[in-house]
Amino acid sequence: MMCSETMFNDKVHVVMFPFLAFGHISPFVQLSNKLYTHGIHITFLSALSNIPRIKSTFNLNPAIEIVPLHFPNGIITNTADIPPHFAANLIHALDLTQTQVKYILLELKPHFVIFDFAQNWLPKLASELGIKSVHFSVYSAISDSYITVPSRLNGIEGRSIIFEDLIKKPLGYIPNSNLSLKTFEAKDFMFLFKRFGENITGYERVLQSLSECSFILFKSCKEIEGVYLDYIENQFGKQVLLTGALVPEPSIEVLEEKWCKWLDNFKPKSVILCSFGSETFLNDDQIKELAIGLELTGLPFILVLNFPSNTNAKGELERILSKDFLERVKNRGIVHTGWLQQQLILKHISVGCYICHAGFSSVIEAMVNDCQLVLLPLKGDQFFNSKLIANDLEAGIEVNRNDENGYFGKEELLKAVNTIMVEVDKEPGKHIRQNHMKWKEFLLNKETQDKFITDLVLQLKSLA
Ligand SMILES: C[C@@H]1O[C@H](OP(=O)(O)OP(=O)(O)OC[C@H]2O[C@@H](n3ccc(=O)[nH]c3=O)[C@H](O)[C@@H]2O)[C@H](O)[C@H](O)[C@H]1O
Repeated sequence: MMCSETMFNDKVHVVMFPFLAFGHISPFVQLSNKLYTHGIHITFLSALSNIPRIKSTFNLNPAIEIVPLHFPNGIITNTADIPPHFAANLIHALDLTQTQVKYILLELKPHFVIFDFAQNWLPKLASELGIKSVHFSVYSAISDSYITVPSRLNGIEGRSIIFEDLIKKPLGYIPNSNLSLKTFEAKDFMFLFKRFGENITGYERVLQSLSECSFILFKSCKEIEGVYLDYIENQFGKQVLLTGALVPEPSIEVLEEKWCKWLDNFKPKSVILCSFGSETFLNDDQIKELAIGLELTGLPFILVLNFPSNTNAKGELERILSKDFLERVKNRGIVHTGWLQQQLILKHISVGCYICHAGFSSVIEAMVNDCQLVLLPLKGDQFFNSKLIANDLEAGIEVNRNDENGYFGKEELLKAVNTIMVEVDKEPGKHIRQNHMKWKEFLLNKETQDKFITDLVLQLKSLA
């Protein structure tokens, strides 16, 4: 009989190293759990201060060891704790861990290190130690294919990139694609091309990481993003591995009683959940239009609004939303701030619509339930996720916005909700709902989804 140590040594060993933001940690945890149950030995790296939340909120399998990374005192170690414009500081904080990471890898000697967009230094470090590096993109392939590919700079030689360049697809992009960005979306992406006094832009960081890693891994599949995945494979000339959409396992938690009781008051599929993930914040005008738009739908709703952690969220809500509004909607609307059991709420029989920022995990969580998607992307990859769902898959609807500044009014929100929640026998609502159902079946097909992971495990074994 094989002793347990030998069995353990036979396993493929993967070190997981996500960026220090919970929107990134979450898919790394989901992937870790899936690989672990298929016999892969996993070690997870994160800042010491993030470990309690990883254990309590993200259900990382307790048998998976988390190795803490230590940061100098005073450095904040996740994006939920800092204002958005300081997120670059986290990237620099991660840069400071290079020596620590080197010694951890030297000691663990894994076959692979699966890492995130920010650690452009990781492929070289891993390769010097004889370890294969896998860039795991938690962004959709459509987003990376449009922005962080070598062809993005074609035709821009000898000058700086400007937002007008980003409105247009890269030269030589996927034939017949009519993908483009609105003006306000293109302007939002310009942060990736700024230097902020450092000698490397975000674009260059991601490009170096994708170019130098051993393999690229996407939280996606050919059925959903085939053309974009093929384009990326072609651009970088290396194998693109896939995890599938990483449909979450049913949560072991139960929905808190106060939510159950409140939701049970309403008809099946009538309640709107409106929330924006873990690190996306709206401005005053957007909050006001959204709140009144929700009121105008006449449907019950839960509106979740968060603010950067250095602000007093309750005080902000009182300042922005009028007492009149709260009084008018008190029997059918809840305004909540803070963490929410999102997956469990989306699963509740009364919930039928999800207005969200198009964070990729959130979108998948709505698709596997009967929650019609109204998309209100606010930054970065969210713009592309929204285009993928609304235009390519035609399984949700995007709120119409002003091209120049992204403004949306209550009427635009109402129109989008009515299209898929009220005018359900008319086009385009009818076929959007049908497509939603089709993708739900695909995502809930256990055999299909398991195969993504078993195929990935086989690939990792053969590449180790
Ligand atoms: C990759 C990056 O993820 C980011 O974070 P975000 O939290 O929005 O990610 P989601 O995919 O929505 O994922 C959020 C995850 O957190 C869960 N959740 C969130 C809030 C809450 O109150 N309760 C919950 O359970 C939710 O159920 C989902 O699993 C940004 O979008 C960014 O644009 C994207 O690039």
